[in-house]
Amino acid sequence: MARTIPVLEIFGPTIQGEGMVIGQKTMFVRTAGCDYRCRWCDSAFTWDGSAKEEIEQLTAEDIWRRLEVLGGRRFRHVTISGGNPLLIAALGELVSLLHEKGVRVAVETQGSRWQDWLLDVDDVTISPKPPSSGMDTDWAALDQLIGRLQADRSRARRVSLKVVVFDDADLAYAKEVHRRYPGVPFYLQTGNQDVADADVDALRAKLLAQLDWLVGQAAESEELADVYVLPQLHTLLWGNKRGV
Ligand SMILES: C[S@@+](CC[C@H](N)C(=O)[O-])C[C@H]1O[C@@H](n2cnc3c(N)ncnc32)[C@H](O)[C@@H]1O
Ligand SMILES: Nc1nc2[nH]cc(C(=O)O)c2c(=O)[nH]1
Ligand code: SF4
Ligand SMILES: [Mg+2]
Repeated sequence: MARTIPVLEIFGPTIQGEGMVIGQKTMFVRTAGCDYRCRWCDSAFTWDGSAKEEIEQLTAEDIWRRLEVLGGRRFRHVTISGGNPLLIAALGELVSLLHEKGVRVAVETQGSRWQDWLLDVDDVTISPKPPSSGMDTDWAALDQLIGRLQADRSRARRVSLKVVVFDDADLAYAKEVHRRYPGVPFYLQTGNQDVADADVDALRAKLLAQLDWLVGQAAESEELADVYVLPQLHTLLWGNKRGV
């Protein structure tokens, strides 16, 4: 019997709005459930119970059918996000099926949990959480996850670290992460303070001011000599809208 995966959203085609494959045309599969409770989570409906009626238990085949209905033959890339997809062992079946269909796979995770299927993912974005999130980093778990990815040479994959930065304490945390994993491409991402704001123009102005500040901080820092600084492109385009 095929195992099921708790799914909250399947959407696309759209573009990846964040991090190392920003701009990549992709579909999204968003799983339910997270082991974190970030204060500013823009996808809190995946774990706060507010969308629990919308969770569907789907097999990998079910998910593929939904992706085909939405995306036809107009995509070659699927991003799995959440919540934390690394809570779900059965996602290994989806990763295999997508590869059989000739589709590349990306995953977004905070790096707190491991599943063996992560080794099969093409684009791995690890986003440890800074102090403003209210979460504590399990450094041993993060060391292990990054170590296992780096030790495995069985396939080509892209791995990056992405830290959301709201303030000076977050910036100090970001530097600590970059120092600890110097070989991993490092991305700073603007934080969206107003995840419920429906006024897209006002939100854009705030996000651009935050981006301007973050670029300035990176520009002045020796420790951040080799980093990427990015906004959430989808938030600049479409605000806090779900499913884009
Ligand atoms: C919703 S999370 C889901 C995946 C995983 N739980 C994680 O945090 O990496 C996807 C990405 O959105 C980022 N994110 C969440 N809320 C945000 C906010 N208010 N501003 C900027 N980025 C945010 C997270 O840091 C993460 O990189
Ligand atoms: N377009 C778009 N890009 C994204 N990158 C990461 C997202 C996420 O919520 O994980 C996301 C999302 O929700 N939409
Ligand atoms: S780890 Fe990701 S999904 Fe979980 S609460 Fe934090 S930002 Fe939200
Ligand atoms: Mg998002």
